[in-house]
Amino acid sequence: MLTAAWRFRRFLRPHAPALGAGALLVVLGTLLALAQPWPLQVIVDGVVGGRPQDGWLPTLIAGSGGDRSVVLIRALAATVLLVGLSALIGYISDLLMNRSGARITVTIRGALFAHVQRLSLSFHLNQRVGDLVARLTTDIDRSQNMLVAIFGTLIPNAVMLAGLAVVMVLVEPSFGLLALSIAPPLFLVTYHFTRKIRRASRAAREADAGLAAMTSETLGAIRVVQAFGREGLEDDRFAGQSRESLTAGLRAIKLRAGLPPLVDLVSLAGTLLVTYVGVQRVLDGRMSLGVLLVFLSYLRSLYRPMRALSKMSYVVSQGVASAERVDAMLRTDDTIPQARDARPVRRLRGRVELRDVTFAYGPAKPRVLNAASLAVEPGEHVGIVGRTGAGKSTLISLIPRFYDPQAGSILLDGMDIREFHLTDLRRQISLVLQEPFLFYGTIMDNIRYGDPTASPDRVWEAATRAHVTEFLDRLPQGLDTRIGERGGTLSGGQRQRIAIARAMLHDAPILILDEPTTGLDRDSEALVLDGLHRLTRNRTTFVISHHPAALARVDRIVEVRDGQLTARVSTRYWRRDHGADPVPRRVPSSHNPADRPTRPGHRAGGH
Ligand SMILES: Nc1ncnc2c1ncn2[C@@H]1O[C@H](COP(=O)(O)OP(=O)(O)OP(=O)(O)O)[C@@H](O)[C@H]1O
Repeated sequence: MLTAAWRFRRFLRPHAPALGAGALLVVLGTLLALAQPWPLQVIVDGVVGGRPQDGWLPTLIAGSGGDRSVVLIRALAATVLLVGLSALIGYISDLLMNRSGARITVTIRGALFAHVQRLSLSFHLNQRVGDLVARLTTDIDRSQNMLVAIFGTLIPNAVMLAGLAVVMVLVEPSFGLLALSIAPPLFLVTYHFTRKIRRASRAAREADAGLAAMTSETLGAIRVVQAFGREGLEDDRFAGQSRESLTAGLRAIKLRAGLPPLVDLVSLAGTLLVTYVGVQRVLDGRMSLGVLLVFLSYLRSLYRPMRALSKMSYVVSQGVASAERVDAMLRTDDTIPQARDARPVRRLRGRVELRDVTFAYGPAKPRVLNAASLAVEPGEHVGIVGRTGAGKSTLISLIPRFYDPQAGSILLDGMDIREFHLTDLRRQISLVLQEPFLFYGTIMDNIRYGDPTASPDRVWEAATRAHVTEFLDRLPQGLDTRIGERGGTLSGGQRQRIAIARAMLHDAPILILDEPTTGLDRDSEALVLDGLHRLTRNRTTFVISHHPAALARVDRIVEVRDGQLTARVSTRYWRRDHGADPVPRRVPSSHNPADRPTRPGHRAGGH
């Protein structure tokens, strides 16, 4: 349990002063609580029994003795003072501990989110989004509950237990040890149960996360689910996963319910033992009735923290399971390595060169690219073609370093991309994908994602050039119209035009267009193509497409085949597969002769 808190030590450090002050107050509160039964002893032995007080605390409470009613008033006043002070201190320490717990949680959540966002694309492609969301939400909350339980309950109660043990042994050594003899069996019972509860909680947590992941996947693919009429199947899958989560949860609940009664029973054995031996001693005159009452009250106080600890074992076990999941994610080091001494760069010209690039998605996976080379001049437009699965998307993912090649290098303006700071590198590149991702928000927000500092005028200009303004008339609030999550309320062409406007604002020297017109009808395609034409002007552009129209303005076509890049596509290949020839836009001026394309002979359209 403390290991779990230890995992988060770097987050605890900034809160050390508050936690330290809280801990000090806990100790002070414990001392006051330990003093609380002693006025009772003064009343029973001094006021009722008329015995003289010994020991510094009873003497302090009773004062110089004398009138019994004065002693009684003093003892009662001492009780009020002790209880009042300890309540006030309890309140302040609780506040300090719990506030720190809540603040620590916010920091951990922020750190986890920042970390997860920066993990490599290959990590994300292998993760279930719902599971990540569960770690960022429920797991963090449960870790918070655990931290609060540790600082607010465990530490105060543990200090209290230790204090009680010490005082009991100091006051009546043999009797104190007798009362404490109950501690080892109690500890064993609690330890055994807590381990079991933790194991059950871990299983329940995994099942819950699976349920969250399944839910987000199903709802994310709701169009497919409804189109195939698979709601029933999804209901069954959901019910199955829920059952798994329930079974694991019930086991943990059963174990949790069993522990406190067991603690009560073991405690009862202790109370009986102490009462029996204590009463014998009082009858023998070896102990005063007041001291026995103090001991019995201590015993109650001793069992209360034990019970509290056993009760919180569930929260802590859940928290430990969750903290492990949060910590595992924080420790995941699947990031793209960055050069420490990266030179800051501003805008590049946009020359892209691949030198003998070899890439596979894993050690045991086939090579997608095998010593592939290509040089693209600033402002040149290159069409990338190839059969499905040939490696076109892979090729362009290497430029923004979504993946690093195993061998060879990629250069931008003559500099290895691994020498750039990742943010600087990615600032040089704009992506327009087949399925443009739009965020929940207004159209304005979505366009501005390309440059959050852009003025409304610039956003409007980009929207006009990308033909977004043409469909704004039909929307109630123009650019301020809210669009559903993932842009669900817009057509494919409209979404694509927003993505083009966004890329215009991003204003990067290199553009990557991956099947930008797939799935669009002719009218929509014409507008998107026109927007793209404006976007690509003076930018190095890579276009992956199977559509002759999307390739009509490229300077040359590169085919990906058998891991190689052939900077030439035979007219025959193109005709056979597409029934039309791509058209070069202009002849590139400064190519390495080896890369120079053989331009297809036929023109299918103008510029
Ligand atoms: N994340 C990944 N992990 C493992 N293998 C992958 C991954 N992405 C792609 N592949 C494999 O790498 C090969 C190249 O895929 P890629 O997506 O680059 O092809 P493509 O030419 O873009 O295909 P398409 O035209 O169908 O989009 C394929 O065999 C594919 O199965």
